[in-house]
Amino acid sequence: MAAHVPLPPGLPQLLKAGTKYFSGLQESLFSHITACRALAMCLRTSYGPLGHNKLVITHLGKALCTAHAGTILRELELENPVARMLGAASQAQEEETGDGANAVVLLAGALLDNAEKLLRAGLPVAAVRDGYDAACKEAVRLLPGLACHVLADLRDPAGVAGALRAAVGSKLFGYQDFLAELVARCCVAALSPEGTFEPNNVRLCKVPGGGVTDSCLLEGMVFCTEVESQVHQAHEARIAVYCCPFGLARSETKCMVLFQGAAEMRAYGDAEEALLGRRVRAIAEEGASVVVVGGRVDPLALQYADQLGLMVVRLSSRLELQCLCRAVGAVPLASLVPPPPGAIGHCQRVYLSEIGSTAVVVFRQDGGACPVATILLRGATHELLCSLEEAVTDGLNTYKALVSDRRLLPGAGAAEMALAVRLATLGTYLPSLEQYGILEFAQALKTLPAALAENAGLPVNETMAALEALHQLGTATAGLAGRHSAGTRDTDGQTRTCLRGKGLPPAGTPPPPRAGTLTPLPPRAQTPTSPPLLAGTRSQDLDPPPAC
Ligand SMILES: Nc1ncnc2c1ncn2[C@@H]1O[C@H](COP(=O)(O)OP(=O)(O)OP(=O)(O)O)[C@@H](O)[C@H]1O
Repeated sequence: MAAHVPLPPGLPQLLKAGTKYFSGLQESLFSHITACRALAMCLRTSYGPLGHNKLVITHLGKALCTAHAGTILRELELENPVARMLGAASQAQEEETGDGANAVVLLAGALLDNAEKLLRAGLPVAAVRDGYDAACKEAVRLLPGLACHVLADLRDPAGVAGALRAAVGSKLFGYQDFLAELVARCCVAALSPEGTFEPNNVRLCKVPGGGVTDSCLLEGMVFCTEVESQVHQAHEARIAVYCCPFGLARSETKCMVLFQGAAEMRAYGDAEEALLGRRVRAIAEEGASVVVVGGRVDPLALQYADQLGLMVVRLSSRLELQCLCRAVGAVPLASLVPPPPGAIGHCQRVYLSEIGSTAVVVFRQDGGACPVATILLRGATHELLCSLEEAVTDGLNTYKALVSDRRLLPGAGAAEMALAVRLATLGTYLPSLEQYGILEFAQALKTLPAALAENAGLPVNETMAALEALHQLGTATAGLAGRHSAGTRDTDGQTRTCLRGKGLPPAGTPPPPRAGTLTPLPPRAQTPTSPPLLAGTRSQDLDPPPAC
């Protein structure tokens, strides 16, 4: 007989056998911080435009090669509860803004790492928490004052392309100019007359083959599918959309039909055929010339459709059906009934085409009447197409964010460094215990430009010191400058993105600086005509507060 093992007194006695119970800083805090640090270290090398791709093998054995933090986090099966919370926070950020998932994990990882240092040094948890709270509030207060540009017109493709360049470039570096211009045209086309933008109104259609620069914008929709019927095109098409199979509905429950003889069986089959024929004919009589279905296509129904000159297209995804309904103004029907007049959509041209060697069906509305636009993505490999999709999705989400707030912050680590410098000044002058938390918060912010520099192959210590010096001197827009060129200037003279790759110098770029050096950029010019950014703080307001 097994010996009875007594449980330790206290809480474990109240819990079910096998329940794990942790207590104390070491067990309940530091072990979780170690897990979060490991997660941040894992994603750190994928941060920024020169971040590395990760090869992730999913539980189904599928290999994904991506630098997109959201995708990596979705596939990592995290067990540690705090690391899972961090993953959830990062995914919440992605759902809310469509980007910045990696930045959330890196910043949170650095904050936890620095908190551990303070706790090990003997600071109470409450003091660290208060310090972080104060620093966070101050950072939120300072951010509006760091905005370096306001997008004047959401319908100006050139201005929008400038604002989207960094977002699309961080996933597919080297193609940012081409892609930003493509996404900008698409966003402007999909912007509603009321000024709202819904990223779902832009469809991405990945067609393997060709090069990235063969990607293009199509007004209307493109689906990678074949036409089922023998009719392959329709002009001024009236479209009926069914989210059910194109045929008679089959019952889910098993049933038995007993026939008395062959004649009865034939009569049953004939009645079924006649019913199907009547239904397809009724659809044609209501004026539909194209039928789009979301389920299987019955060969007999297809034969009737061919006789009546109907074009039949099958779409396998419900999302695609919904999107098509929005684009052509159709109402999806749940059973094969004649479409009521208000449920029929309209499209100028529907036709079967071929891109590369992939068959596609195009629903085209010429003249800007279509609220949905499609970006046709081309690329030689599946991985390249996925990176392209991530880059374009980031661009679309950035445009959505711009529709609600047109202000832009300087990139390439400039905003993070500007905040870090200001918070460090605040922390230095604060007499209470909070100052340690504030100083560590400032240090944590520097992790983001440091990760950018490391992934770009720059000497991290020198680069960070030079960048910090520039910010100390008041250049709030200074970001990381790569080996190959200085910062780029937009038409308004502001610096937005400062890390550029080989062979991409913009016209009129000054000669490249020495490897690993930073080029000082002029301070922000506040023109009297420029609208006030916000009733927020400007850099000159951020002098050290008077010592109390
Ligand atoms: N051309 C560039 N030069 C310098 N920095 C850049 C450039 N393009 C983007 N960045 C910087 O890269 C960072 C964004 O990188 P990335 O898109 O990998 O991060 P994320 O958005 O947090 O991650 P994810 O897109 O995986 O969710 C930003 O700090 C941005 O300023």
